[in-house]
Amino acid sequence: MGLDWSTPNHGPIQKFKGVLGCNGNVKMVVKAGMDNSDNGTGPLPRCIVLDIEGTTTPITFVADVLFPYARDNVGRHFSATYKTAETQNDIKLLRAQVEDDLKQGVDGAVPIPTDDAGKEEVIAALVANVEAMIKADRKITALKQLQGHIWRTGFENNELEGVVYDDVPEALEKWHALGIKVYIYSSGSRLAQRLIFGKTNYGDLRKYLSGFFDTTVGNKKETHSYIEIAESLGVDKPSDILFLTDVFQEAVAAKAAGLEVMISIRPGNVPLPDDHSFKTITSFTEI
Ligand SMILES: CSCCC(=O)C(=O)COP(=O)(O)O
Ligand SMILES: [Mg+2]
Repeated sequence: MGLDWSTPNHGPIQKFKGVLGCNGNVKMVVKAGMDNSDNGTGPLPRCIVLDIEGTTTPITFVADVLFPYARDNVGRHFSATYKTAETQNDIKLLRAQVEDDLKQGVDGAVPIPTDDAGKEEVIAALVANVEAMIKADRKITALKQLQGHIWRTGFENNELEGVVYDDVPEALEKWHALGIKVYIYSSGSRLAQRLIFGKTNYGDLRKYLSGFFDTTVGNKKETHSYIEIAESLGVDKPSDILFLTDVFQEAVAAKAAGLEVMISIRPGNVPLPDDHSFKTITSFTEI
């Protein structure tokens, strides 16, 4: 199955012997006999924005490897890096988030004492809050930024290696060769995204990626986040972007911003509502 661009604006990507980047600049010259106007089943998009968990990567890798690694190492990470500017900034973000959570009565939130209470007490409260946030799978910047910093140690020590589905590297390589720019938009921090794609079961895949977006552009279930991304990519129209995700609410938000959307069906993903109207794929080979 190829893309079925229903709008008349979605003709072939280029009328001339060059491939357009997302912002319309010519990025490369197409070799004879090769273009990205059609993969045999329909025209291809100008750029593709990929979700990670449930799309490029099994949910089990995130839930059973990454999250436990962060949970098991959070105390050690705080103790070892407490005085650094990076960790002090992480703590500042967590303090603000927890203050908000306490006001909202969020389950598992506990007050974080002031620095006067001493490092050990502050860390104990931070750990309790972070554990609760991980357990609830919260997609908040304060947690995601910290997780990226903890995972960095795991990747540096070769305790962690990113996992992508078997069809992902080949598709990234193909899109790259066709001049289609590929970006990541994940709740995981941009650092975490670079770590995961920098060391995968298929090696370093970052050469195929043109940029990274995280929750600092906004929550993935909110339409304004996709408007922001479309503006950052400099496309003529949001429908020049194809967004791939496993989460129905993210698909709805992206569609409302005018992006083309396909939903990724991978083993273990959350089932979609019966009456959804999105195109679905089970492998990137279908794009
Ligand atoms: C950067 S990968 C870590 C994944 C993560 O923390 C997460 O919450 C997954 O979110 P996604 O938006 O990729 O589904
Ligand atoms: Mg996902």
